[in-house]
Amino acid sequence: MKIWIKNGRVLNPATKTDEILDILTEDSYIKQIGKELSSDQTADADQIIDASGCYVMPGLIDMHVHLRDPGLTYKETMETGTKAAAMGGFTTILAMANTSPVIDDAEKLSAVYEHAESCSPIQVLQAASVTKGMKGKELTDAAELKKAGAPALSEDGKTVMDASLFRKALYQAASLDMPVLDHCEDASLKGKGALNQGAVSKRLNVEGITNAVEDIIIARDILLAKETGARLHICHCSTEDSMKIIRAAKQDGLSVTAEVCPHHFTLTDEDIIPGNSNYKMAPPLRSRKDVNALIEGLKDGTIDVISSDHAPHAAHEKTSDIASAAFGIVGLETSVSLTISELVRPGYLTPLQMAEKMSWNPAKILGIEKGNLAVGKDADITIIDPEAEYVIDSETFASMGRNTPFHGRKVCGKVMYTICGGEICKRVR
Ligand SMILES: NC(=O)N[C@@H](CC(=O)O)C(=O)O
Ligand SMILES: [Zn+2]
Ligand SMILES: [Zn+2]
Repeated sequence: MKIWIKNGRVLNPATKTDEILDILTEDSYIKQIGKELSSDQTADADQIIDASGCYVMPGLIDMHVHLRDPGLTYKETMETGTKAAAMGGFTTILAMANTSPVIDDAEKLSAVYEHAESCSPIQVLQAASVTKGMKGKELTDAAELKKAGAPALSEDGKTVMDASLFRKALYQAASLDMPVLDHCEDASLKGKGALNQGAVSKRLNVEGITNAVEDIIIARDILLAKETGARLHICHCSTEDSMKIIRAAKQDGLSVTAEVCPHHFTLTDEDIIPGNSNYKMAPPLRSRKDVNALIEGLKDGTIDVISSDHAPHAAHEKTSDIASAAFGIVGLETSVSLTISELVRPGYLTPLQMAEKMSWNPAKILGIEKGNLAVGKDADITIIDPEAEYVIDSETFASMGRNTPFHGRKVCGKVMYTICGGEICKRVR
């Protein structure tokens, strides 16, 4: 199979390329990149894609996804989750370990890889938990898990509250050069909190979650990363002070990276519609001041990654009682359009910076040979029409999850093609 992608705006952060170029793929690799490839180079192309007016990015990588498979397949399955990823423009995703059972040994990890092999149109990577069963008591065998193919360790969904145990985990991770993806919420301070603490949580009469719930663990774990030399990646940042703490850590030369999710740079707690638990996620939607700080962090490089934290739940877990509803929203199929609408269009990020945060930086953090549009590399390519406007309709999602606060929102920027390993796994035109 040969695909000739013509006249697209090729955005390759690895080489800082932002230019109108042609790309030719052959089988699963990139064969040629250049200005107006000659007719003898392209004569036998099986597919010609006119990418005029479109961004052509290295295949997007979402390093924070909940696939819910094994065990929670009433929320999402390997099939539906990876299809949703392809629809959203992602050619690689990292699945979190908080499934049932938790992915905490090599056997369970290998089973996920086998399952993905049998049905996924895109590449699935699986994170392994930090502690057995995510119980926070006993560490997993990180060396064995790395050997079985886990690119990262993560207790996402929870914080390892025992600082001494977490420090041990960081020492192990450092010796194996595995990044640790850190969910930062102090369980004792969070209590039964459901929404950001403030006027809105008071008005809705639900318990609040303060910024310190998040910031204290971010600070703790950055200090532990300093002590242990581990590579620490802070998941789903939502607060103003998290930006200050991470910025300072980077200035100190620590191996700290961080991500923000589209809902946290798009919405504030003032947007919450009473009785609609699709506005409930961990960490919660914060204040305008926090959102502005996140955008500043995205602009100045404090934030390396945009990830979705795709967290599908069934309708019965997202009922109108916000206090008791599950935390989390789906995101794979809305990340690109929200990033373009909220960050690229207003000029906060250039399209090249978007590609960096949605492909090249996640690849570097996970230590995979992806995110770079170069001859000889995997033909993982995402083609986006940045001008296409549409209304988000959760009924059309490939994901089983309908839990999004963005249903009915008008957005700009549409994934036209997702090409993974030289195969087209999404096409709009
Ligand atoms: N973000 C969420 O609100 N929920 C996630 C867990 C997590 O990412 O912490 C989930 O697994 O449902
Ligand atoms: Zn989390
Ligand atoms: Zn998560």
